[in-house]
Amino acid sequence: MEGALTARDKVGVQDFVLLDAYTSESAFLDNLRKRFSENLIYTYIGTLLVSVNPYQELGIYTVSQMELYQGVNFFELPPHIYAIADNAYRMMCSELNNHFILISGESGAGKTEASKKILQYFAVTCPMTKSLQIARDRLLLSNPVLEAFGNAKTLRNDNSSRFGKYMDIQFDYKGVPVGGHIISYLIEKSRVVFQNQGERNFHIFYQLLEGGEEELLACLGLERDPQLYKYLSQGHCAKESSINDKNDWKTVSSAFSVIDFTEDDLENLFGIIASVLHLGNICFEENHQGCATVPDTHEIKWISKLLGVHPSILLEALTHRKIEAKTEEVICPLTLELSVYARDAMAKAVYGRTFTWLVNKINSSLVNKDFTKKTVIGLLDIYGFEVFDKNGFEQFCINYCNEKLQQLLIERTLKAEQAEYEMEGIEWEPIQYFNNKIICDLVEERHKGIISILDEECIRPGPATDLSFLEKLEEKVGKHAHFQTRKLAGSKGRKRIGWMEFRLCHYAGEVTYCTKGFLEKNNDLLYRHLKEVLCRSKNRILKECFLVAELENRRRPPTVGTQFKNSLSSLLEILISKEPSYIRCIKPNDRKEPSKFDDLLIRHQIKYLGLMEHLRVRRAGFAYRRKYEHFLQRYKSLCPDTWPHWHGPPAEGVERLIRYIGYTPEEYKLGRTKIFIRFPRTLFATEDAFEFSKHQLGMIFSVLTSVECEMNQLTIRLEAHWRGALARKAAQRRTWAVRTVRKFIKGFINRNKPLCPDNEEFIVFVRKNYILNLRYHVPKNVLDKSWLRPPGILENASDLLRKMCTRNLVRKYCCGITAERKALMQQKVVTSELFRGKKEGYAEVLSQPFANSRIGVSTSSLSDGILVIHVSPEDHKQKGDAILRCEHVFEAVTKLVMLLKRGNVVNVVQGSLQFYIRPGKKGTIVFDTGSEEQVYKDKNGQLTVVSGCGGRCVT
Ligand SMILES: Nc1ncnc2c1ncn2[C@@H]1O[C@H](COP(=O)(O)OP(=O)(O)OP(=O)(O)O)[C@@H](O)[C@H]1O
Repeated sequence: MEGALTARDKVGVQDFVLLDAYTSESAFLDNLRKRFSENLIYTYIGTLLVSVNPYQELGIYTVSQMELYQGVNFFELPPHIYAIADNAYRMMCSELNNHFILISGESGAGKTEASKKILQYFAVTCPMTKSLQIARDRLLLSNPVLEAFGNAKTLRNDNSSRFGKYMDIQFDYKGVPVGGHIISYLIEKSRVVFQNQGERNFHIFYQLLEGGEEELLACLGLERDPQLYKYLSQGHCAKESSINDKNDWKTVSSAFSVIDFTEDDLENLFGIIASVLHLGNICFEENHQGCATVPDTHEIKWISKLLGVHPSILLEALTHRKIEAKTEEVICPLTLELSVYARDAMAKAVYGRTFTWLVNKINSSLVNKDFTKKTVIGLLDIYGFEVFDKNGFEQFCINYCNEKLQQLLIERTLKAEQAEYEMEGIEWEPIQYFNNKIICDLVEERHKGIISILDEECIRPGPATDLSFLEKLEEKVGKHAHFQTRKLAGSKGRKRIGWMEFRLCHYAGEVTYCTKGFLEKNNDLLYRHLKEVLCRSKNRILKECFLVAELENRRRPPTVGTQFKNSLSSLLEILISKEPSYIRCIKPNDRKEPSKFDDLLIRHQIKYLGLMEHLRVRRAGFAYRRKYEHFLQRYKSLCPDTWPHWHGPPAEGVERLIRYIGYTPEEYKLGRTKIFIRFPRTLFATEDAFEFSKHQLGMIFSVLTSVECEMNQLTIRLEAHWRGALARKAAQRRTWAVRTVRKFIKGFINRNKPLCPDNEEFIVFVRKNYILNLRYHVPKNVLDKSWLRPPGILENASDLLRKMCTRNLVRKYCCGITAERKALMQQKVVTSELFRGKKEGYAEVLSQPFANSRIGVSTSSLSDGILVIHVSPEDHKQKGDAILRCEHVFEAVTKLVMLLKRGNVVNVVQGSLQFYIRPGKKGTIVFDTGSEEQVYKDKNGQLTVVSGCGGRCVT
């Protein structure tokens, strides 16, 4: 939007929220006109796109245009349908949520074209794989088939969709379109049997006659001239210059093969289409009893052949009616009028259900068999509000649908606005708007609404008529503020409402509906007799459309009104769970002329499309809002603090900027991530200032540019040299790399051969690599038995290395042993020699080091022969120290010491010594001299050793 803010005077504003007089319908219209006259057919209201049908090719749907809008910020480029499509697609991809684009407008406003443009946009810009091209083609080609069966020429549009369409395009997690699903709404079946002057039946009938091969037509019993068929000639325009049925037939025929229609499907399908034409040509006559007869059964025979039913049964069903009495069935003849009714009802039912079958068939070809989670973008191309001179049951349903969609739009827009304010931390200012729930309730409320009253009137016993329905309405909803009839209106309004009419005050304005035909259309009755015929048809499609179970079900099928209400409520459920985008299409004139802008007609549509209401809701708070980054990026040149670069947070930059350019507090609010500007004039003033500064900057730049030019020349030359040198170096490196890789591969192949030029380098490399690797994997101690596995050619070398390594480790180990440990080990050797294999407990002792301190010897300094051998007092298993008497005490002690290899184990005591009687209990030996040697224990148990002069010891 910013891109063209300055052109606003000439081409109007790109977003209606920037209109100062946003409540004025005239200002709205002026803006639309200004833009339309410049061939600018798109304008936003916030994120809603208003599109005016140009009725000419504008060259704005090229591939380069598509590329232009791809991934670009919504407001950076002029409004376009591609921006809406791209925005929905990007959001879907980034947030992995579902979206829908609601396209509405009156007949001929460009809805179908808009949905095709969106489909094409996705087909061209979305990532695509070869295998998924089929899915894309099917999505695209389902359109001509659906249009052939569901579109027709009307006074308002040569290719008018006579059904509502919702199409889901499914995308996988990469954003590739992988499948789709279509739901159709309320096909206009009445067109099959009747067309207004200047209108046609559904395209497929004319396409078949015009394009179908001679053989095919002969098989179907058809002539090429559409004038020969009553169902095709009532509008007197079977041939229409703007429509090329022959070419369209070719497109549809080739589309059939892409969307998986078999020969058999087509045979059955065209059998049905031809049967409808034959049905229309059945003429009835009245016999003397006033009953209908068919004088010429030529058509009956063809229908029987094509639908696989018995001719006499069909004939009877068209001229008779089965009435079920309590115990039996009675067959009554029909009047001529009722036979015509039965025939038309059959044609409508057959076509209507075949259309549903067709949609299902297309869906089965669009279905994506991979059941991983998909995200979708739904396209809803639905009839807009309709107000004609005479409005009937169809307009009632269509306008009810629009009423529901309007409710959704307003609720969602309000909610979105409120959510944005909340998220941005800006105070919410309540918006006054018209809540049309009251009208929706008037139509759909259970037991009380118009549809319920109509249903009641359809099923109640007794003579119910359209008039009695109107009376019921007056009785039940007569007091409703949005309902009026001639009887209820005051003297003023009375004139404008007919006796058979009621008026609803819709959100978009008043519409008067004529109740004529309401009951019949709501009932959509197909006589049971005819239903039976169709249920027994051999035509495979009809078999699927008319199930025998239906005959067995005695319950009345839901009426058309109720079916429509239910399908609308499921549509709304589908939509509510998705993120919305809206496109409102406007028809500029009734004559399908380019460049003609009919003020009155457009004014009506602005009203009916609810555009003013939408604008009011969007503009209630602030006209403009942008992320700080974007706002700053655009206008930073207006403030010296933010130009050329602002290094702080963008919000602060914007604050500094707007303070500098003088925004007053009522003009703006600062949210968490966005600036909100209340009035368009504030934004325009900023934009003007921006344009001025751009101009000035331009002049400075032009001076700088000439200096810069020379610099640039030099830089370019330098860069060229530098790039050349780099390229040469890179090429050399590449050649070297290729050669090395080749040698390596050759070496690998010949690795097991004896050393030769082919494997020499490879083996050197492998050897080096192994040795280098081995560094990190040598065993750390003598017990570590691990060894890095060598390549085949290095096995011998590896063995030698391993031995060297082990020897080295053993040597290192031996050098590290202390003398003490060595002695201990020697003791163990001796123990081993003595006890190994001879004495139990040897193995346990082996692992425990012998303690040096465990054994000690004590003797006295006197001449006695007493010798005490101390054993460890901590060992509770020991009995205590040993006291020995020995004649050769010197010899014994010396030998003991030598055996223990420890000199410090002998303790020569004077006077007394202590010993352990048992662990924990000590005793004392007292040594003394005396005349006579003796050893004795006194009363206390103390041992005394007396040594005589001769030094002899006694125990
Ligand atoms: N963007 C466009 N550019 C050029 N021509 C367009 C464009 N949109 C619509 N038209 C023209 O207007 C005609 C009617 O458009 P379209 O069939 O899309 O209307 P519609 O709203 O779908 O009508 P209906 O409700 O009757 O189906 C198209 O056949 C085409 O000639």
